[in-house]
Amino acid sequence: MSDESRPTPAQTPVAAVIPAAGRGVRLGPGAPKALRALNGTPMLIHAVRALAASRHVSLVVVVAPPDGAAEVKSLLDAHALPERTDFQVVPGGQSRQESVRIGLDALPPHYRIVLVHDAARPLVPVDTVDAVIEAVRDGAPAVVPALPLADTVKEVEPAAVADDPEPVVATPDRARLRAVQTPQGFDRATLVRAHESVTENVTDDASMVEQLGLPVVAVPGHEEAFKVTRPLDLILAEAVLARRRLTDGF
Ligand SMILES: Nc1ccn([C@@H]2O[C@H](COP(=O)(O)OP(=O)(O)OP(=O)(O)O)[C@@H](O)[C@H]2O)c(=O)n1
Ligand SMILES: C[C@](O)(CO)[C@H](O)COP(=O)(O)O
Repeated sequence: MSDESRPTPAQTPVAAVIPAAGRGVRLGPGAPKALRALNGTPMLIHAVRALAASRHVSLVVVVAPPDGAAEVKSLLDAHALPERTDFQVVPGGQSRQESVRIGLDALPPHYRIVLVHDAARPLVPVDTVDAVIEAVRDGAPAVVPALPLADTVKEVEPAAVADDPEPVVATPDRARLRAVQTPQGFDRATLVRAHESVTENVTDDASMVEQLGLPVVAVPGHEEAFKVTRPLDLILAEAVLARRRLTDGF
């Protein structure tokens, strides 16, 4: 591609990878978490719509449960989704990290900005998605949406037996801590390099970029981008949807 025809940073197309292959063990017995319903619609469909609501996102790759790719394809076909966005489904892996890597491998080469968004965060507002994209387009190699903590945090010596008392060893300064959400946004080449180089288990993608010694920046997250992890989170998510229906009409 000549320099003249190369997209400017503001036009750089954005793809989203949605890891949705988890079991949802902490949610309790039932279907894989991403396929469970929130107000009658699968959580995954809410998450896909949340990302596709951004006019900057032109491809969404859903990483389905390993044996659930056909079911996820049918779900995407059965629900109304924006026509300007392309959708693709790939079967996922044994860990979130592996599922994200599989999703990254499926991206066509011209996508140079990628978002990674948990299917388990179905209610992220589009303004949060766009804030992450804008920060990547402005040149940050990795961007996380983040919120200050409401609780005081203690570092403990983890107990060998669940529910045994745990000695507290430190109280970090809460003012310097943030709870990190998704979508996390990346320069695609940086994220690919991070996934190739970091082999130990991590809980988010940005920490792999940190391990490369590259800067990661935080932009404001949103309370409604919380992760559906335990049964109470399902109730909260349905309450948020009910409030949106009253105030926004959808
Ligand atoms: N092998 C895996 C494991 C997790 N995920 C995805 O990573 C996101 C965040 O993971 P988490 O909330 O921990 O989901 P689960 O792994 O499903 O939950 P649990 O740990 O309770 O089983 C979810 O969208 C989940 O589907 C994935 O794509 N592939
Ligand atoms: C990626 C993440 O949502 C950022 O907060 C989180 O780390 C996922 O954690 P989990 O271990 O998959 O629950």
